[in-house]
Amino acid sequence: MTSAPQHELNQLAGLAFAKGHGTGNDFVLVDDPRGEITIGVSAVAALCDRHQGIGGDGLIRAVRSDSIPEGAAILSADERAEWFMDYRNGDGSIAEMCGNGVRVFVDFLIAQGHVTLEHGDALTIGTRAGVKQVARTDNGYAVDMGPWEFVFPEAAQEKAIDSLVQTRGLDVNRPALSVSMGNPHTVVALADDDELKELDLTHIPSVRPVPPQGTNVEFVVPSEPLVTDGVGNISMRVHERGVGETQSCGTGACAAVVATRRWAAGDGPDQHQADEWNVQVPGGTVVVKFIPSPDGREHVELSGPAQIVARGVIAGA
Ligand SMILES: N[C@@H](CCC[C@H](N)C(=O)O)C(=O)O
Repeated sequence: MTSAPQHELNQLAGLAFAKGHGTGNDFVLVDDPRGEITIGVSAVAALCDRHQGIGGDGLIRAVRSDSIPEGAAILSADERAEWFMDYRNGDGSIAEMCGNGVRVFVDFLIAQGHVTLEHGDALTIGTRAGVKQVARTDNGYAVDMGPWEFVFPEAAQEKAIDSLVQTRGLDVNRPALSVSMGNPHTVVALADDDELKELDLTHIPSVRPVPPQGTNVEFVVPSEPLVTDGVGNISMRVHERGVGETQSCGTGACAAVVATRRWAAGDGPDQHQADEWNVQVPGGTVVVKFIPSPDGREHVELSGPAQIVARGVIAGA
């Protein structure tokens, strides 16, 4: 008898794919310029299955914006967004945005010969969280992730706390702050590295109240001192919506820095504030910066590496 993943993979026999990652957040990538390939929820889950599929935290389909309805809407607002990142979590659910994924996506577009991008140049990409500018840097890509927002603005303004989180390995409910980077995040500060290490993230953390679209949950330990030579430092583990624990989450790193900076603002004037932050995750380090923007809103820039590591073809039975 064929297993459910094998059955799904049989339907996709002959499909070419690549595998890539950004700080250990890994993705199956499919090139579909004209939007001709349908990969349903259970087919995405089969491709991302780590035992019976290729394995990945998510699936990214590269499609021209004019060949997917969400992309056509983006294109009418910004005609530079020729390519759309169709992002799915490993369980097949749709996510609005993926910070690590968009770097890997651009690396894939370059590798496929769809675009050329010199160091220092930027490309406009369509996503379900709007257009993103992705610039090539010496060691990867820097993405203007756009403005951040509190999910529950009033509570966050008052006490910088709006949710309670409980997960295995934590003795009591912990206060948290929910931040949107286009997709939802709930950030929890822990006391030290031991607490971070001891968390069991094999189950979905319990969050109250849950943001309307569900939530990714980031557990953060601020470094001592928090800011050195004008650069902030935190460590983070993450439980991703639609996936589970991952080695890294780019939008999560941005949300974690937004929450940490907000909490630190209560501790005194400038010594805990910075415009640049290193976020250490199990899969490496990403850098988060606050940057001014012509739209007058503070934007967040995320930078880090991206790598395509393999290519193949789905075999089928
Ligand atoms: N790992 C990604 C985020 C992927 C989507 C997330 N699981 C969600 O459902 O919002 C990142 O690097 O940002």
